[in-house]
Order: sequence, then C-alpha cells, then structure tokens
Amino acid sequence: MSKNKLKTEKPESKKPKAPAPNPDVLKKDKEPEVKVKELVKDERTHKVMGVFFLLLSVYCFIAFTSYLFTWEDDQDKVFRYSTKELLIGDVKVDNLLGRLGAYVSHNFFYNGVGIAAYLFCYFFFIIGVNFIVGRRVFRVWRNVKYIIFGLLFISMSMAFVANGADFPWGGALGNALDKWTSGFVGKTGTALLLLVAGFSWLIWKFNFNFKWPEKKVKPPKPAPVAPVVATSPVPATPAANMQATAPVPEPARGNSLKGNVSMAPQLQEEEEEVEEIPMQLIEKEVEPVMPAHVPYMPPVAPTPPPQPPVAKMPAPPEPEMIEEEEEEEEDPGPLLYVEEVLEEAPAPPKKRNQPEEVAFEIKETFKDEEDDTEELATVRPTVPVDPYDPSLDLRDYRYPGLDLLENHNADKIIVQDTGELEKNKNQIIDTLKNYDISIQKISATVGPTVTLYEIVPAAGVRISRIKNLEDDIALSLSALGIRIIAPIPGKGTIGIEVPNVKKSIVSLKNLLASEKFQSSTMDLPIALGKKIDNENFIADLAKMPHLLMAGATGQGKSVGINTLLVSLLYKKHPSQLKFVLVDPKKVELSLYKLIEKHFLAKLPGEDDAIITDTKKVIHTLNALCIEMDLRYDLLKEAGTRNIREYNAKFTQRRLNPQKGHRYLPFIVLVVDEFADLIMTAGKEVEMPIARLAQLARAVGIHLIIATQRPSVNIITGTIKANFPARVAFKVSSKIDSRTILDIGGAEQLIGQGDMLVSFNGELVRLQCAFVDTPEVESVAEFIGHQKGYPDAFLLPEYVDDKDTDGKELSLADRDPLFEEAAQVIVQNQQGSTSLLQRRMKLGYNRAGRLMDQLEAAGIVGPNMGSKARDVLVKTESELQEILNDLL
Ligand SMILES: Nc1ncnc2c1ncn2[C@@H]1O[C@H](COP(=O)(O)OP(=O)(O)OP(=O)(O)O)[C@@H](O)[C@H]1O
Repeated sequence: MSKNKLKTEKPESKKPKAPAPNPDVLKKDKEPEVKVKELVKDERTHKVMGVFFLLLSVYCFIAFTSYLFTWEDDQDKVFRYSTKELLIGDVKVDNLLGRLGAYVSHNFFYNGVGIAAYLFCYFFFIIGVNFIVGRRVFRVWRNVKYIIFGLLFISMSMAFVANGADFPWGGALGNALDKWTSGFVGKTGTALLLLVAGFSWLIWKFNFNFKWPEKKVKPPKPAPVAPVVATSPVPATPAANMQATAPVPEPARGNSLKGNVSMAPQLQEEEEEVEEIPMQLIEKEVEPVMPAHVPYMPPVAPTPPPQPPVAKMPAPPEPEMIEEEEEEEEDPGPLLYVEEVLEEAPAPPKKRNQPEEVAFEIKETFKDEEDDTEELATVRPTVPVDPYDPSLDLRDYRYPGLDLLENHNADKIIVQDTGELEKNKNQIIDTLKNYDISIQKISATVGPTVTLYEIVPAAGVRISRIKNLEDDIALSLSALGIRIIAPIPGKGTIGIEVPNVKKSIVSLKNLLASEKFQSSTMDLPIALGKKIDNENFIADLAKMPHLLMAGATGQGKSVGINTLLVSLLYKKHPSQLKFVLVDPKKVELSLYKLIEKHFLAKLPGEDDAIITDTKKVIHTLNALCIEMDLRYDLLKEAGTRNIREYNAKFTQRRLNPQKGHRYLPFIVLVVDEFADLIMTAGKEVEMPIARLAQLARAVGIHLIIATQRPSVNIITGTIKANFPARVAFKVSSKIDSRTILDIGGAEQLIGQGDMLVSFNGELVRLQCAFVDTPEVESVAEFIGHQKGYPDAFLLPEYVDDKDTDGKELSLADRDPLFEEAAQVIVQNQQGSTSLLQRRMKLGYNRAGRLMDQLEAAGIVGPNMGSKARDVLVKTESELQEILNDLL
C-alpha cells in the first residue's frame, strides 16, 4: 500500500531516474519462486542423488572390506568408547575409512547382518545407477525382495555354519535367527530349512531342468523367428522376444537362430537386470527379452521390395536411419534392436506372405512360456507395461519458444477515443429514431478492430423491422464496414459493429501465451484470433473437422494460414502431427520446407515435400485417400472407432506392430490456392478432397482449404457440404460471402485479418492473430535446425491408372509384387482385393491392378462384383509352374 502511495506521490522531476518499465524483466523477477515439488522432480536433483548413492555404496564397500582385516582391534575400541567419544573424540582406529568407517562397519556386521552387509553396498549401487541414468535400469522392488531374502538367508546360514567363530559372520540378526530356529527345529532341522530355502531360491531363479535326457528328441524347430527378426523392421515386440528367449534344444540351433540361442543361459543369469534395460541393447548385448521398455515399432514399412506402400513415420528400416541412431549412443531402443538382430541373424529375407504364420507361432511360444518365468509374465498383454512413447525417436526435440515471436505492440487494446464512441452512439440513436425505432439501452464493447454497439430496443419494436432497415441504417451511419446483427444469437439484442478508427494488431504471440492455449488439451488447437469482446478464440481443428478459408487477395488469408500452422507447431511434437502442404503459388508455404524432416509428409520418391505441381497434387490427394483407407483398416482391426482410441490402445501396447499397427500422427492437409487446382484439374481434385472431407475425420486427417475466389464453381456443393467450418476474410461481393458462409457480411469486413468464422452453427467476427513472415521463418529455422527424422513422413504410394493404362495387363510390365500377391491368393484360396490390401499393406488401386494381372495370368477368375474372385490355381506347386512359365 505505502509503496503504491509513494509511487504515485513521486514528484515528476524524479521520474526519469526510475528505470524504464520493461515487462519482460518484471516477469522474470517474479519467476524464480522455486517450488519444492519441481526441485524434487528436477533431473539435476536426481543426478545429485545418484552420485550420493554411488559414493555411499563405494564408501560402505571400502569400510566393510577394511573391517574384514581390522575388526579385531577396532571392535575393541567401539565397545570401549561411547558413540560420542568414538565419533567426536580422537580415538585411533585401523579402518581405512577412519572412525566413521569402523563404527558403521561394526554396526552393519556385528549389530546387523554380518557378511551379508555387502548387500547394502549393492542396494545403494542400484539406487545410485537408477538415479543417475534417470530410469529404472535396475528394478528396485524386485531387488529389494532379493536383498531381504539374502539378508535373512545369508546372515542365518553364516551364523549357523560359523557358529562360535569370533568374527560376526551372521551378525546379530543371523545369530538371533539361528538361535531361535535351532531351538525350534533343532540343528538338523535348521540345516534342512536352510537347504530348502537355498535350493528354492536357486530353482526359482534358474528354473533348472530336471527332466530325463529323452527331452533331446524334441524335433528341431523350424526357424520362423529369424526371418521375422531379420527382415521385419518390427521385431521388438514382446511376442518376438518370447520366441527368442524360448529355451531351444540343441538340435534346434539352426544357423539363423544361433545368435539368439547362444544368449539364453546368460540371459537367465541376468534376467532381472537385463529385462528392463534398453541400454543393454544398445551396448549390443543381444537381449531378446525387453518387454517393458521396447516399444512396438510404430511404423511398419514393408520388406525389401521398393516403394513401401504404408506410410511410415520414424521410418526405421533404411540403413542410414539405423546408422544415424547408432551414432547417437542414446537408445531409441527398438531401432538399435532391429539392427542388432540384423547383425546377429542374417537370415534370408522374409516373404511377404509369411508374417501371419509367424505371428501365430510366436503366440504359441508365448503361451508355452508364460507360466515358466516371472519375466515372461511381465510381457503378457494384460499386465500393465510402460506406455509406448511415440516421441522417443526425437526425444530431445524442443518446442519453439514464444521468444521467437513478436509482440507487434499488441499488448493492449488501443483505448478508443471516448468522443468517437459517444459520437457513434448518438448517431446510431438518431438514425434509429429517424426510422421510428426507439431504444431502451445501448452499450459498447471495444474490440481490436471493431466496436460492437449493443442495442436493446424499446418494448414493441420488431427486430425484423430493424433487420429490413439494415442497409438504410448503414448508409445513415455513413461508416464503412458496418455489420448489423439482428438479433445477436442467444441475447435478444441487436448488434451494430462499427470499425474502430485506430485498430490494434492481435499478435499470435499473445494468443499462444494465453492460459487458454497453454493449458489446452485439444488434439489440434488453433489460435485463430480475438473476438470483439477480446476473448481469445482457440478452437480444435480436429473437431471442426475441416476448414474452408476464403478471402479476396490481400485481406489476410496467408497470414491466417501461417497462424494456424504456427499454432499447431507450438503444441505438437513431430511424432504427433504431419502437414501435407499444397502451394500452387509456390511461394506462400515455401518457408516450411525447413521442417520437412519433422512435420511434413510427402509421396515416396519425391524430392520436395511442398507440392506445387497440379499432377502431384492429384497423386498426393489420392495417396491420402489410401492412407485414410489403410487407417480405417487398422482402426477396424483394433476394434476402435477413432484415432484417439486407436493411438491410446497402441501406446498401451495392446496392438501388435507385426500386424501393421503403428502410431498414427494427425495429418493436416493445407491447400493454399484451391481455385487454381480446381481450374486445372477439376473433378480429379474435387473428388479425393470430397472423399477425405467426408471420411477422414475419424482417422485423424484434417483439411484446410483456402481460396481467393469463393465462387460456386470452385466451392461446389460437394465441397461445401463437407466443410462445416468456414472462415471468410473480406470478399468482394455479397454473393461470395454467401458462397462461403451461406450468409452475407464478409463483403463488409475491413480487411487486414478482419474475419468471420462460421463454426458450430455460430457466426463469430474475429480479428485474426497476426504472425509475420520473419517470425514464421525463425520458428521454422528453430525446428529445422534440430535433429529430425531421416526423411519426411512418407505417404502411401499412389500409381495413377492413366500412367499404366494399356500396360497393366501386359505380363512383362507386371507389378514387382506380382509373385508375392499370387502366393497370398493361392495360399489363402481367396481371390479378394482387400486380402491383398491387408496382407501386403497396399492401397486399393494397386491391389486392384495386381488382381487384374493375376487374372491375366490365369491365377484368379474374372471380377465378380462384391464377391471374391475364384482362385483357379489350387496348390503352390501348380502356382510355381505358372510362375516359371511366365519368366
Ligand atoms: N491478422 C492481421 N493483422 C494485421 N494485419 C494483417 C493481418 N492479416 C493480414 N494483415 C496485413 O494484410 C497484408 C496482406 O495479408 P496476406 O498476405 O495474408 O493477404 P492474402 O489474403 O494472403 O493475399 P494474397 O491472397 O494476395 O496472398 C499483410 O501483409 C498484413 O500487412
């Protein structure tokens, strides 16, 4: 209080001495309130703890070991002096670590657990390592159980064996246990009890095989695992691990399995530590059991044949990627694991039609093994495991900071001239009076671009009258950009929006810094702008679910698109979101090229991720349709209804990547100039866009389509019907406004980001948040300079029918997957295109073409509409003959 007073009372002359108020500095001063909670969670605190425990472990170890040699003399002194005298006084002891060392060791050995005290060193060591590394390298609870057992068992058995020795082998605990048990069951009973306990532990831990030797006759296992592991980029599933750990009898050691099998005994010895250590995998200690930390590999890319049809994300199978990851030393576990096994088991490439069989086999093994060891139980799907984290591949990714953005002097709404407000108010009242409309009340809300005058008409005045007089009133008020809202929905008042003489910019930075945005849990939050009442308008693109944007040239459309993209970049990790950018004007979106390896998607084989060529746009849109279909298949197989449920299930590791499951990032398609595309490609563009708009929402594909020319031949009925959310910047005519919004009004906007948003059945006037090109550039640079994926996110391959017209039935030009497709069809005896799509992860078009080629080769019969085709070849040998003939 007094401070405030002093401040206000300061004489004018002293003012210049005060430092200029700088909001950033003020903010910073407030920040350093250190919260205990944060301190406890802080990584550095953990590291300090880690160092402490490691040193404690070393300290105890040295003290204990020294005690073994000095205990006789030191014990004397510990007994003779009180604790205080011993620790504070200057008693001379022999222990290497001085009086404290002697005191601690004595208590651990003599008053404690005897030689078993070394287990404490081990305990401090594992705690220290876990803290330093920052994750559960050692499983603490499991170790605590073993340590407790060890303390009891070792101290008691040492006391039992060394009964009467001077050295406290079993410590006070061992002696007490031994004494009590010997009294209870006698010496022999105690010995038996100790043997039972000892053997039980050994059996539990090593699960010895007591079977008679005839076990050896078990037939050699075919080596189904090796192909899977060696060629599939998705080996790191629990199931696959199970297979690898399965005790394989001698004869089963085929070449391809050698690496894994030879590991088995070692594994068993180390199981409790190894089980959860992805790091060990990096260190190339081949470790097949890695359930909890090895995520399912998200992207399943197909094996060697070129042009992977399935979109893949952290794109693991390319060797460069593996190398790149390896260089890094830190794990992203699964990739290294892949490489690891590739080295260990260079098995022949897996045939595409095999995975189903292999998966089945793995399941079997899984069942066999699950009762045997505790470790295996941890990979049962029912037992909760660490959720898969899709961001692990780019775990060091840093989100762009707000400091990259500008304020544009938009901190405050420019205070409107009260004279202007008064003048406008009087003019409104007078004008309405001229039309015999009297007013009960009038209020004004000053927004960034316009001021809303809200009128409560006198009783008995019909709103429709005011509405009919809209144009006259606007004319009388002789101000540009007036928009009358009669009535304001949900209020029963009439709104008149009058442009401000002084406008204020709404900076995107302010919107992104707002609590509403920061704490939003929306899937795809976009900070669009500010409403008239200065409320921030933040919406979820995923709920919109697609956005149509129109506006005459120079009215703020490009800024609007940047606003949307930058908002998403501030909230999403590269693993969660991919953009498909279509920019026929070639310049508008080129800034985003920098983030290609983080956030962009492209067609396989394309150099440029930003699509400018109409033909490629058509390919890309069709590829997106294929991606959509594939995602629907995945959702269906997973028994989920939308991407949220699906990804939740995937991260809970309830979906098997070997069956093609992968983490699905959201895909946002942005088309900057839709009119150009429709003019050049018409239906070819309209159809896939309409299809995506109709169906893609549930699978996380969302569209933002912008156009300068919102005429009916561009924004057709089909398009409009599927874009419920629409944004209009200023347009040149009422007709355009109707085309885009189904209502006039956009022609009266005042430009520079003034916009109307039609969403959820409401029409809201907003001032679009402003982000300038240099800001976008610095955000893109910030992201682009960080480590990204080896390539952009690859969309499924799309082959244009036209490109292959006339050729497709020619066997010489048959698809490289022809042979494989034939095998799938013959093995399953089912001539269905969707079978090919599912098994070979192909788009509909390619699978359809393959089917035609199979027909031409006489392997399947003709198309029978919705029914599967007849399979004319019944056995694989018959098929082989046909294939040989075709060569
Ligand atoms: N939200 C905004 N706030 C303030 N000024 C804006 C805003 N949006 C746009 N402007 C101003 O309007 C100018 C034109 O905007 P923009 O480039 O986005 O127009 P456009 O509709 O994309 O034009 P074109 O279709 O020709 O590319 C900008 O350079 C900027 O000065």
